[in-house]
Amino acid sequence: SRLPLPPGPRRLPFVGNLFDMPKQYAGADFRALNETYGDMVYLDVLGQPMLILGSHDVAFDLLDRRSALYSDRVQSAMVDLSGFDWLLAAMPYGPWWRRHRRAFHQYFNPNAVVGLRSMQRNQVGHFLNRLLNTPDDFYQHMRHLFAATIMRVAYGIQISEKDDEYMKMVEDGLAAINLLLSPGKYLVEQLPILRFLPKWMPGAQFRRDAADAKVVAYNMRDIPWMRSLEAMHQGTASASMSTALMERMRTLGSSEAEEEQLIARNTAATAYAGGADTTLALIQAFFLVLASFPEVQEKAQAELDTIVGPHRLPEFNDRDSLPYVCAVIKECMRWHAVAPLGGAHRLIQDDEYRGYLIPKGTLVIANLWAFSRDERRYPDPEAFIPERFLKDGKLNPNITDPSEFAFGYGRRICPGLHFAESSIFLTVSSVLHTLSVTPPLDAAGKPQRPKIKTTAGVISYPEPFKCVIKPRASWAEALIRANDQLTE
Ligand code: HEM
Repeated sequence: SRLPLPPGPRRLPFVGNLFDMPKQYAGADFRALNETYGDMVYLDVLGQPMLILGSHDVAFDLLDRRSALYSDRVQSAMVDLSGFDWLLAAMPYGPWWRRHRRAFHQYFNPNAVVGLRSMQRNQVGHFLNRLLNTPDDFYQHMRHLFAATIMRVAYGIQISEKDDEYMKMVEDGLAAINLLLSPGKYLVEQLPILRFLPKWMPGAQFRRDAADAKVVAYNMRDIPWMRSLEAMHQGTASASMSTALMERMRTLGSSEAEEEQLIARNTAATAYAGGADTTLALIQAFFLVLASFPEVQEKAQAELDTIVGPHRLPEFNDRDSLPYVCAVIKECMRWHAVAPLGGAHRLIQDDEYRGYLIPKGTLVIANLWAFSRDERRYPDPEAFIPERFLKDGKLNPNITDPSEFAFGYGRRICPGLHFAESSIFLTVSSVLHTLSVTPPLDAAGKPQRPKIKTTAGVISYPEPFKCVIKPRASWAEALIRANDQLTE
């Protein structure tokens, strides 16, 4: 006999659970469903089965342990209509995806990222200087830091200080991705037939949005790639992901080489699309933490003073001697869920779990935001407490590291995570070591703690806030000035 479907709210004729879909903060709305129905909630949205996972354990069992079944993506009509089919994150599970993933991994695997650290460190040095010179523009400096780092790494392109066309390109691209790919945003995702609506039909706003997005999507994919190819032809290219991928191609026959070139182009653009804003969102949250919880900053600085001292910036190798700084990073990853719902995984065949049937084609959503607020793991979850990861002055291995879920699961786990981890460590430790970040003062001279609010979307950012940034001491200022050569 057939197993029952997992529990969930009652389904209406035709539309199913359309009205149970989140209105704005999907993390909180989905968590409410899990609180009512348990760790697995089954929804049917216009015929699309969905499974909402409410705990890290269940997500790990399905998406990691059964990764061979749960690694497809839903083929959203919106992805094709809007020209984002080159994006590795959106590709269906299969050989084409695997070849892209392999190309990506070749450049961002744990050994390869060691070779990228000096570039990351250079960019961080430059960032500290900009913060010193024009601290009120810190939002722009953060954006520039990650856009510049990833452009350098992916294409060997050095981007300019202000109003850079590449930064604009990635901003527009990510805005389009965020808008178009939020699950449930457009009906067309659930009803592929709608993609044939002519553009002028009422209610076909999505088609106009998609047409606009297509321009953005192709610019993002093609313009930096063409520039880096030009530089290679002229012999002026700096070593980068593009040069490495093109190098690999030389050994292949011509038809294979043509495909490999598409893969190289898509992979570099994917690095650029995936790498700039995710890390940015986390570092914005880190500055928000600094401006909101002064005691965290003081403790971290005391640790850095003892271990690193006034004569140099922190290095990646200092990481193991800086447990408090590491705990601050873990707590940032937990407290601010960069990708609140991760990437939705699609199941490729019927599966059984805990006595339930999970039908083929189900879209499985791991509510990473909810996992980071699971009181069984993290008591008082809205509070920012780095100490929760420490025991006797060392990292406590019994507390789940939020990186175990913040980067997703299984064969689809974030392939940029090693690169992200070094970027985050170098940025956080260098800022803490040299700068003091405080809340702005009001007219009466009282500190105004920023409001703590985050945006909704595929990637979540803190709402814009202000803070005051100054060098910690004169030695820190001198150290920052001495570290401003963009040597690579
Ligand atoms: C704080 C930083 C970051 C976070 C929290 C993050 C998080 C994630 C998550 C949750 C996923 C979905 C995984 C899944 O489906 O289970 C993902 C996928 C992905 N990420 Fe990241 N990411 C970060 C940084 C980066 C960076 C720096 C890059 C590139 C250099 C990158 C490239 C990608 C790519 C290409 C995918 C798609 C993988 C696939 O579908 O096979 N990410 N990331």
